[in-house]
Amino acid sequence: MSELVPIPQPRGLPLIGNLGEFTTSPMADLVRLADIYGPIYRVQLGSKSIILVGSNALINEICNEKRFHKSLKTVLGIVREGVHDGLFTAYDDEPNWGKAHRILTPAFGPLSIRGMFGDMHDIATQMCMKFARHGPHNPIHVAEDFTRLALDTLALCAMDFRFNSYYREDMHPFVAAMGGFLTECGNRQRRPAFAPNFLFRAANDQFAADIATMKQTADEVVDSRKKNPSDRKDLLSAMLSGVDPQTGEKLSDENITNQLITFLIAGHETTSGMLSFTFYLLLKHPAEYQKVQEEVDRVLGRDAITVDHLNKFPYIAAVLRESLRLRSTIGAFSVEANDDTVLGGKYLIRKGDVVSALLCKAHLDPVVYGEDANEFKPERMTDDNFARLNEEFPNCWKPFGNGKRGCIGRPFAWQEAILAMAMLFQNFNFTMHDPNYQLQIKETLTLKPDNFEMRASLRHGMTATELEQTLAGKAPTQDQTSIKKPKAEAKAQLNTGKPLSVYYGSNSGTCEALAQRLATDAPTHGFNATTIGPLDEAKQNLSQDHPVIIVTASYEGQPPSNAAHFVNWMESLKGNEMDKVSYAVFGCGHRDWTQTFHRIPKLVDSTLEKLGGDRIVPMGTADAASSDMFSDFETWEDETLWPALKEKYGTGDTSDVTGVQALTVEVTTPRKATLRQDVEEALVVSTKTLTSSGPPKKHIEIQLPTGMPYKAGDYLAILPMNPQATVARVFRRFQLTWDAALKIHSNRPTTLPINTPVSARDVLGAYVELSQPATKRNILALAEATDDKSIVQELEKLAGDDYQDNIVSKRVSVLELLEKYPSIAFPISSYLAMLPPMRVRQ
Ligand code: HEM
Ligand SMILES: Cc1cc2nc3c(=O)[nH]c(=O)nc-3n(C[C@H](O)[C@H](O)[C@H](O)COP(=O)(O)O)c2cc1C
Repeated sequence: MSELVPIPQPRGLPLIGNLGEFTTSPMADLVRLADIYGPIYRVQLGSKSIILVGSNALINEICNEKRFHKSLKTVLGIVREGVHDGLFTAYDDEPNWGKAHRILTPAFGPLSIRGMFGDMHDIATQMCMKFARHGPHNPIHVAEDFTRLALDTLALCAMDFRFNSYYREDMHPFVAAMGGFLTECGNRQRRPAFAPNFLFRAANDQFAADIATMKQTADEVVDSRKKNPSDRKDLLSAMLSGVDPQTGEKLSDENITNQLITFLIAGHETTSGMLSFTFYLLLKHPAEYQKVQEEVDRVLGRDAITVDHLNKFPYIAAVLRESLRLRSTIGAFSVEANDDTVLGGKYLIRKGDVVSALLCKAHLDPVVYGEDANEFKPERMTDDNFARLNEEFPNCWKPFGNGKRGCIGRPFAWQEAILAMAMLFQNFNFTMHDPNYQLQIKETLTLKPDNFEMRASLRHGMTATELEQTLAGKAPTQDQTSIKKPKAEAKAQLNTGKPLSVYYGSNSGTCEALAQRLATDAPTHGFNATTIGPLDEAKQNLSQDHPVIIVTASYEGQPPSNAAHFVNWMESLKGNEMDKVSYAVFGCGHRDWTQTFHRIPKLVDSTLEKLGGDRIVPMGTADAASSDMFSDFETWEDETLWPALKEKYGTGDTSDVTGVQALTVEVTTPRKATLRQDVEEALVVSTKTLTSSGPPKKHIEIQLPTGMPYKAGDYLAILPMNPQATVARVFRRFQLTWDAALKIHSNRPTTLPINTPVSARDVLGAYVELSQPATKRNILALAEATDDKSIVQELEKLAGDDYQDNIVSKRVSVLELLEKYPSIAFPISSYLAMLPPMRVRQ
């Protein structure tokens, strides 16, 4: 044996030792110290001394259960004050640990876990339905919603108890009490032993109150089972009636309470953290995200998931392992030496010394994981590679702890996580709510991403109701080839014509509306927009056999939130990946953002070309500051895009070049309001005009709907209504009765409500922009509708060279022209077809 050397230690202060090194993020502090002091170091926390090890070689030694056993001399000793001899915080040699371990382990056997599939699916369905019903623009607070999933799943599967967290705005009081309890445990760990107790009276009272709340929840669970006896073979019945095969004893009532709280704590914080980090990592790594989705589509298609599917997701398993490696939700576990021993051949450890396995550091050990250990690479964790790693470097991956004190709930967490991921990826596309989000970590004994929000949009053009049926296994099974078709495509199937994909990057709806306009116009030019969707849907999915048109905006130089994934992915490519892609880009921007004017459309346009793409026409642009964007877009469409497409693909025009024959409209009388999606009603509490002259500036107070968060710096978008007076003018012009309803039929994709009678007031008030300046195409359509030569001449003049001065500057709408020329017999169907859809304003 080589000579013993002292264990490095940061210089400390008398009495408090190294407490000064610690902030409210102790795990980050420990990693920082490991970077300074190396794979083994000691910290003195008041009177307690802890040795930290952060390399695989040293952790491998402390995982030897002949030399070390689980320690409670760390923060777990404080947690024990709340949950006593529950499994997690019981001493190794405490009889109650062995008894509970033997009684409860069978409840986590493979068959029992398999039997929990139905209940796990039930809660995961609630989560999916919440995401679907809140719509694609709603920010999902990731850690909170996965906490709901994990808490409710555990309680339902293990105890047949429903917290119903997805049906309440706030979290169940147990969650707050548990959070407070664990945080206070951490604070006490960092509190010097000599600090007088009276200084912490409020914290101490809260600590006691939190423990009482957790106990009360556990009692509720037990009472509920006692009132509704059941023959379920779950964890709770094992606790209540299981008999220890070794001693013939049952668990005491007190111990059952401790176990229940333990399971509720241990079983949900961790799983929720694992899923939250996994989504963060996947959203930051588009290629890996894509592989997960491909695996899910390959295995499930559109079929409802069953228990037999669960072992068919090796890539998801690899992703979860890699996520737990990089971001273990329990950052360290602790053992103590059975006898004096030597670590690493040179560090003396005394009997009873506490040694903590610093997973946050050891999981990045380059000896095991190579120089790219800090990177997210699920491939290194596929079944074969994982087995090889563990064989070559025993104990190199320890997120579930060690040996007999390792996690009893591991198979439970695994099945729950795989099920949730498969269901989510099968049915949703996810994007970061804030594409610029940088990972922040919240520490409460476990680790979780803080303030991390994402958005979920339904795939395959599904509605929430269709999702509900799909998840219940009621939807007709479709073949695998239909997987990527959004609903717009199904509608567009009515048309013949060459296929065309249209994608938009849009936050407030302008580019989306323009994309919609393009799709509506396509049949007129011999094309059929088979795909219309957010740009992120085009990631790794750009068509190679038909043209792709992209309409996108920029926000502070960044992509709109439904395009960030696409842009990330595109920028990560290096070769000739687009050599079979033909594309055209139209960019919307605002010149006030001088440095980043049209940055994203330009970036998309030039990058696709660099990657070998075939640019069909030069990029078109519109500036929200100066002109009417619809008019600019239509001009680009009519004068640049369609002629080039027609030449390249050999298509011809139909007779309806202005597109006004696209709709047929039946006017009926019953009134029926149609709910709009994706907007929530808020209450304007007060408005005040702050200016006495010049353009009015207003102070407006808005009461947001419950559950809709707002923090300083967030944008507020408003979906306006047309003024009633303007709507009334349309009623007069088209001689609609006050209660007229419109039943709209369309042979093209449209944003109007179709095939159902909707009040004309709603359609005209809420679905279309009535006051936009008439586009050149609109004016020519009016001219086509009249035989009066003088009117035709006047209209052609308006659409001619002076169009900008006569129409755009004066903001002359189609309605005004129709009023000016009452003799033009223009049907309401043609009028609606030419109006742009209503857009939100920021
Ligand atoms: C990704 C999810 C999970 C992770 C990362 C995790 C991690 C861990 C770790 C590291 C330990 C050992 C702690 C130590 O040595 O001090 C542990 C123990 C434990 N875990 Fe988990 N856990 C997870 C999920 C669950 C679930 C779902 C349950 C319950 C259903 C659960 C129940 C327990 C219990 C009761 C113990 C104590 C076992 C004993 O000492 O006998 N865990 N877990
Ligand atoms: C907060 C904010 C930031 C913006 N940043 C940019 C920018 O960096 N570059 C740019 O050209 N336009 C910028 N714009 C203008 C928008 O891109 C423009 O209004 C566009 O039409 C919006 O399209 P959308 O409605 O489809 O989201 C910004 C607008 C807002 C409200």
